[in-house]
Amino acid sequence: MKKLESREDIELLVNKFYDKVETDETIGFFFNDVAKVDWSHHLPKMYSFWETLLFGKISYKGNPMAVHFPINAEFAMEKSHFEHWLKLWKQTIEENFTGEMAETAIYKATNIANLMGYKMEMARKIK
Ligand code: HEM
Repeated sequence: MKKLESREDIELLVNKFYDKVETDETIGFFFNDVAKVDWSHHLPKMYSFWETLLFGKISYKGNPMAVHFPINAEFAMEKSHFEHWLKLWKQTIEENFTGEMAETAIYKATNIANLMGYKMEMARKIK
């Protein structure tokens, strides 16, 4: 199995992940129906996000937390949704890559997903 080591690898990973997400019964609707995502914009953003996070190449400038609050306000993003997001992310990585960077991608996603889940829950409480 291949190591996760280039921008091309990230593009493959992100494409395969969102292929799963788009048709997923548990979280697909957030993208298709709530946010009505334009995939041709979303995917390149996600390539850059992961390139920045994993390889330290600052190609993503944005606020990943902020974009999720309006989605959460429209339809509650629950802990179970984040767990499912993570399950798909881990699956996609394990189906395609191996090695330290692949593990780092799982580790960083886990931290962010947990934090994001917590922030979304808090945002609903103070409404
Ligand atoms: C249930 C879990 C999640 C759902 C349903 C979700 C949904 C979405 C949606 C619909 C967008 C597009 C917003 C728009 O352009 O209108 C988005 C953007 C984004 N998401 Fe998530 N997300 C989830 C978890 C995560 C996690 C765990 C991460 C990080 C590891 C993440 C990182 C991002 C980033 C970086 C963007 C782009 C932000 C920008 O526009 O700069 N998301 N997400």
